[in-house]
Amino acid sequence: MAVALRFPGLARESPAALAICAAASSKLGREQDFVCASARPAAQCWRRRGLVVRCQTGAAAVLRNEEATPAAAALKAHTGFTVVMKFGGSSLASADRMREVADLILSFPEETPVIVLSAMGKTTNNLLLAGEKAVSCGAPKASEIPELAVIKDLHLRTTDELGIDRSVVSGLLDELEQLLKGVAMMKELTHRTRDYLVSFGECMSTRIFAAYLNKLGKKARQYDAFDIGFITTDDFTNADILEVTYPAVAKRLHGDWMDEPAIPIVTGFLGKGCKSCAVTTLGRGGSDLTATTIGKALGLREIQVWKDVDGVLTCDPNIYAKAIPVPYLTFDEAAELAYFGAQVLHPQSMRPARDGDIPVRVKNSYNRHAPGTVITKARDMSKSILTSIVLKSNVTMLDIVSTRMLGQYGFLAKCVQVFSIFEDLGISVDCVATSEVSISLTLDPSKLWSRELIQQELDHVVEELEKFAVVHLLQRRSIISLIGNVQRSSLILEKAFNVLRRKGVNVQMISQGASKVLSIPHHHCKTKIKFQCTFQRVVADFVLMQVNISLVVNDSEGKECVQALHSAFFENGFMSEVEGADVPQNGASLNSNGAIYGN
Ligand SMILES: Nc1ncnc2c1ncn2[C@@H]1O[C@H](COP(=O)(O)OP(=O)(O)O)[C@@H](O)[C@H]1O
Ligand SMILES: N[C@@H](CC(=O)OP(=O)(O)O)C(=O)O
Repeated sequence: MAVALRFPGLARESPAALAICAAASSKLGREQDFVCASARPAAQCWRRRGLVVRCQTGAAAVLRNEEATPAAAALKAHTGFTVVMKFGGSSLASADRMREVADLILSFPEETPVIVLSAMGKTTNNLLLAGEKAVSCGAPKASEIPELAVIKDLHLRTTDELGIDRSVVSGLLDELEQLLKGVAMMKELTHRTRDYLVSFGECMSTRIFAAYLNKLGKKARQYDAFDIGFITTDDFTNADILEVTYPAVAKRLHGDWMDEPAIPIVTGFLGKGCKSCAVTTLGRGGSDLTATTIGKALGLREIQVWKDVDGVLTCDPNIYAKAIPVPYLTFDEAAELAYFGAQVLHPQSMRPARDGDIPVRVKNSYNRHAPGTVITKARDMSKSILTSIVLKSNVTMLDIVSTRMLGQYGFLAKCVQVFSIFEDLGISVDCVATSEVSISLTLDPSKLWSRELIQQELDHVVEELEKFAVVHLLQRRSIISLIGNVQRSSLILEKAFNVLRRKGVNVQMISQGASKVLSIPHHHCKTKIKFQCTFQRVVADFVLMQVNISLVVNDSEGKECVQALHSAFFENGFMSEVEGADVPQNGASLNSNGAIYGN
């Protein structure tokens, strides 16, 4: 029996298309076809979800479960990558870990994976340190930089222990030494050279791992991302991936598989500048972004990021060891967590996954049976209060108070003009709180990779602002971000302030933002599949779901505050205590971008 769905005028990748796609795929049965009128655009989304879509007579399409058609199954057997598995440096710190990761990959024989690897262990940090030392050590001493010795030792020892020929990396190690000598001679390390320098880490780890899989008899092929279509902006050290990347990467990986099947082992973190054609990097932790980009490019079933923790946790385990895994997150929640400083995921990495509507699973390579965290477009928020607490330290805060009287207009406009300086400097503004005569904001010096907020440039900003305002520059501040359910924001605020008051901590600034996410209540899905969809209804299901409440405190207080907040929210039965309580139906008291600020 075929079920008819009609979506006249549906825009490609529109929220409605994605919503219908999610609903349809959840209902899809092997024997059931969905006949769609004017569904050509939606078909693109569906195809990415592993559904076979064939357009009929222009407007109609038939969707079938991929496995249901023998031709599709045969095609999948030949070219159908199913998942991307990304392993970070923490999963690949030694030869033993490489063995473990190979075993892990091979323990999923039903998968046809694309593998993305970061550099081994702390190699990226060591490369950066070596580069910095090379600038001042003088050319004759460049070969003796201790970090170079550590890098050489780790990679050569790993090849020996895995029984692989040293030539897999020895050429690259020589080249690296030459590069450091060059830096020492020039006495400068530009961002462009820095990117080239750190690329050695991923280039070596992937070569070693591919050689090891081949040695085990599992055919693998190494790829440098910058050679297979990862095209980026020329923003060295923090480049953005360009759209051309998706078709280029898909074509290359599929094409090579068709010629000769072999598991692709791709360097994470790296790209090629669109104008410079030089090696670029995607910002620290950028291999996550490489993985999600490949996931979207190939329309995979799932993106897996394998870390050294049991998933995304309720807070950084280095700050508080009692952190516990969060089983489900939305893409927006994960992006928010990452953006506000949770080191576990790259801030931009959720974008391709969200665009392609591909679930991301965060797993532990040291504990492969732990369920991990599943990140999807929507989740049931009805029982959710607080999801996670994030601490970002070493933040600078600017307090700007107008010298004019209340009621004078133009103050904010003038401030905004000055703030364009931040954009030119690439310094991100995280939190803003305003009133008619004052504005407070926080600046993140670490957004620019390994670049400190330059005092001289800040002084210049203050000088400009002092033409019309009294300015206080407050350094060594921390932002504590509480990511939770927007409908519980008052409860979160009440509880958080109780905790901080008891600790005698004065909050210096509060800022709150809420994000919209797609929510498809179950009863809607059923109705919409049964009776023809009107997608206006689906759009109406976009609601404010999560809130980010940011509290600014002194750096010296940050860690203790997070521990106390974690205990209060996650350890003393608070969540289950309030779980049964009614969720306010009015969308909560603070449900859009609102802010108040203190001293
Ligand atoms: N909320 C959080 N949940 C999980 N891990 C976190 C969180 N905040 C910070 N981390 C840190 O992130 C680390 C995992 O990320 P990362 O080191 O980037 O892994 P990989 O190198 O494998 O990609 C953890 O070891 C943990 O110390
Ligand atoms: N090696 C790079 C890229 C990366 O993603 O690493 P990891 O997956 O280990 O965080 C870095 O250290 O930034």
